[in-house]
Amino acid sequence: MARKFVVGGNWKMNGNKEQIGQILNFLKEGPLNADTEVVVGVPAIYLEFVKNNAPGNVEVAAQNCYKAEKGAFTGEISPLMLKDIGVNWVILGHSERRQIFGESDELIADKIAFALQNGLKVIACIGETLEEREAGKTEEVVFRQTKAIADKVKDWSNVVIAYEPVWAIGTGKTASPEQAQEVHKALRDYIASSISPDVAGGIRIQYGGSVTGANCKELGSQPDIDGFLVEGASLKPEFVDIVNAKQ
Ligand SMILES: O=C[C@H](O)COP(=O)(O)O
Repeated sequence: MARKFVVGGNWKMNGNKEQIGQILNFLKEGPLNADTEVVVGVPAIYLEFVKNNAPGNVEVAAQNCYKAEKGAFTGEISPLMLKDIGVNWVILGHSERRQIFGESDELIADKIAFALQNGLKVIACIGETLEEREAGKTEEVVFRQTKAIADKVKDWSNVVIAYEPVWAIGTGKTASPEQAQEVHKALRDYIASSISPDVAGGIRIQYGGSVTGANCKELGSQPDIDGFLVEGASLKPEFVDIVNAKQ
């Protein structure tokens, strides 16, 4: 099954209106490969601004949302609120949410399931720390994180998995194409055996961690890498080259 390449720019907590205007300008100028899906993860306060000003071929994602429709959850945003302003995507389970904000596998799975039930598409992030990799636990960790999601999600058609080794995020230390491919392949095999071969064949698995204009082509040519999730380079014009990595 052909899987459409999908490139996400996760802006994290960066940018102001002026800088976001500059990013939107280079996205408008592109040109962006029409065969690649492009999604930008925007700080909550700028979601509507970006939604209203991004070119039509760029979709907008929130970087978080909660597992309830509404209520006494100070500081949180519900999937219904995102849908209300026309946002159709959310990034959940990023390692910064896991590590800095203490989100567990279980909470992340609940949030993913609830977002999907409410019509959002989800970029679900997983990945091992350096300590876990050095202890030979990469597969154990990413399988555990995937299983937690699988326990609560039955329909995977609106899920993109982002494999982001934590040691490669923002460090300039990219996983080599072989290292990334090895984990992507192992994940796809795990999904085939634990969920279904159909889900495994169709699901898109992005790689994230120091992706740049210089390394994106080789990473993108790996058979099980179906796109990228990028922070640093997504704030710069080289993001256009990353979107166009797969021709
Ligand atoms: O969500 C994006 C990742 O954390 C990657 O960030 P980076 O491209 O700056 O390494």
